[in-house]
Amino acid sequence: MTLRLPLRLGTRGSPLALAQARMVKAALAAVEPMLAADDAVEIVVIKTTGDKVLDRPLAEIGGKGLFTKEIEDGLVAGSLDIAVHSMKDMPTVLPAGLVIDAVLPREDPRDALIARGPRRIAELPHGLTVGTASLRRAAQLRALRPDLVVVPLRGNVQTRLKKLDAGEVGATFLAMAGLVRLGLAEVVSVPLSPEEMLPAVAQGAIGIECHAGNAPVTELLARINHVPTMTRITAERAFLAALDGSCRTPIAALAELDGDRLRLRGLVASPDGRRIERIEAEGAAADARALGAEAGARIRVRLDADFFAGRAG
Ligand SMILES: NCc1[nH]cc(CCC(=O)O)c1CC(=O)O
Repeated sequence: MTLRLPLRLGTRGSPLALAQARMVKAALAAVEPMLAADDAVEIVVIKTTGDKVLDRPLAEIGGKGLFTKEIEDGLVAGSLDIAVHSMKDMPTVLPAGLVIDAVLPREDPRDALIARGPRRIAELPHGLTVGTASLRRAAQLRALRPDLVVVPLRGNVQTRLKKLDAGEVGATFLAMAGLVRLGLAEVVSVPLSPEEMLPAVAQGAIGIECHAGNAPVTELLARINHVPTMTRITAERAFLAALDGSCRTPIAALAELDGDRLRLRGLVASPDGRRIERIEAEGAAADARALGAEAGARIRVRLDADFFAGRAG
């Protein structure tokens, strides 16, 4: 079987999503001469629920796959051949028949502090207003700095930077990966250590999804898959999956490779940030999934009803 051209690549339309789609297009062209011509891969922009609803925190809209569902529908219907996603926006369970067969090499997984002057969370002025719509970032921030005022801040990377410039907030956080890919990293950001701010599961990884039954495409994706990245996010996503019963709970995890050894750090925070449970696990890279799942199960037994007491719904 051969590839049917053009290969239709589904993506969201934000500047970051488009930059990521172009990276995938370039990676495909580099391994497959059939895809080297510019018109051999057609980038199809799709608006997702997460793009449409901009006035509410994501946790409030609820549900999984806010940034992925409409794109995945295209894969299922056959109107798209591949879909490009930020892996941190991907639910742990994919729709039946769909698979993530490739990831690009991971970008810097850390969060960045965006503020004028301060280079660490500890240096933020007392009582400063900090904008973030991320429960994970808000909880870790509150744990370190209960004096700060956290307000919701949404929108794409550029929108959020504009709101900071306009003085709506005194500081915010963004993923380093997005800033690097948009060429904005040097200008505005200070990467935070994972001790200060543990990143989201799979942050910095770009995944390529397709229909498992599409053999020419699954074979193609196998050729661009970056195995160390896949190993790391497999452990992190297994950790998340083991905890997913409580989807409004802030969760963070970062797995790192040292040769064939994998080290995972994970945390679960109560929504008010008052309690943070942390865990560390180490094992063979070949056991990535089990390592993550066991760490998730071990931390899960520590969470009692009190832990969720501040939870809204
Ligand atoms: N939730 C939006 C989102 N999804 C992925 C990234 C960054 C890119 C990545 O993690 O690969 C961002 C923006 C941000 O959190 O700053």
